Amino acid sequence: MSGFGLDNLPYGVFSPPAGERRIGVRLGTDVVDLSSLGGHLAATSLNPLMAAGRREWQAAREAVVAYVTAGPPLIPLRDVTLHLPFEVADYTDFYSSEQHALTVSKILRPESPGLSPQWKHLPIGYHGRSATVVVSGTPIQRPSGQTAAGVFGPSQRLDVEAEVGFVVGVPGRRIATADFAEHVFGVTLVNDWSARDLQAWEYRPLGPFLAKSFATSVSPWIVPLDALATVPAVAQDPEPLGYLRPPGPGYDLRLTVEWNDTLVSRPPFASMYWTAAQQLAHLTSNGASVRTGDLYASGTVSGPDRDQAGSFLELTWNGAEPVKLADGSLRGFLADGDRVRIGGTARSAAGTEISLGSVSGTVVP
Ligand SMILES: O=C(O)/C=C/C(=O)CC(=O)CC(=O)O
Ligand SMILES: [Ca+2]
Ligand SMILES: [Mg+2]
Repeated sequence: MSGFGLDNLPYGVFSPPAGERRIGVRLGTDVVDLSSLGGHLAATSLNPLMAAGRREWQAAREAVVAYVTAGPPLIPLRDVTLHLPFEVADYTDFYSSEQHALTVSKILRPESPGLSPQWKHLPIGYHGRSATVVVSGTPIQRPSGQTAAGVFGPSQRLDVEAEVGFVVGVPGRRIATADFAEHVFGVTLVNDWSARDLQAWEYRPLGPFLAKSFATSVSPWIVPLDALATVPAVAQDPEPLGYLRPPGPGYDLRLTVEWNDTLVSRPPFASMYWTAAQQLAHLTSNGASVRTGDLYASGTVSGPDRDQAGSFLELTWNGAEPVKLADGSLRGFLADGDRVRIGGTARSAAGTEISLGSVSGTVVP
């Protein structure tokens, strides 16, 4: 069925036509209301369950499987409103696709292309803006900003970044890579909208600031980490420092990017250089803490081929090589009214194909 069977059961927060917010799981094209199970599942956000720890997550999942198997009422998805499923504490974005880093450097820094010297020694990241993390379906207002000396106006190079987000449940600091699954509750699809013209003008030397802080969209569904099959992580050379070893699991997540319903790219998450366990270990390695609700994103997922690009910057070579959409129109960057949908599939721990849902957004002036 549809990738949303018993081997998936992603959590979300919804409200029925005339009702309060409640926690549910997705089953096929329906939602199952979990509020009658009580405890953390009777809350109006996932945070209490996320904070409770892995044993509670496993117990909750067993209870949910039993409840869903017993034939509960099914509420059609089209009848509910889906909300941001957790309260976002801090938001961090990494830069862990080698192919993305290489291609972007060729496009934006042709005078010095290649990876920066520290790239293979630590997972580069920056701290983003949690207040503007929004749920899929939220309209994305075109940001304005400075793009050159004396120039302020609407971005002319609005872009997407297809990423995978990891949602922290259990707080911690100096988290070992081996403890990753004790802290991370689940996975969600992320679109890290990016204004390339603002970015090019503002970003040196501190990195992205207003070019990415205006909006970050997430899927309404959080797939429990334990629902996913793991694969070996990408081989790393040079060997990273001890606090980044062992690397922890890789995940064979296959993303799709649709631009106004035209499939333009298939970014392969399995090609990411740094793992989510290494990212969390690095993020907390200086003694900084993470909290329940922290969201950290993988960084743009790009494979070696043009049709595996996780951004339109790469897909269209900074607008110089536009793509043709199904309606015959050409695009370099996003036009007002454009809709982008990032989807994904994965292998479940049970060995089946499951869906990661999708994250969509439409650009408004
Ligand atoms: O290489 C650059 O100058 C810029 C890279 C990005 O904008 C990517 C970023 O936000 C991190 C990522 O998603 O990989
Ligand atoms: Ca990003
Ligand atoms: Mg963003």
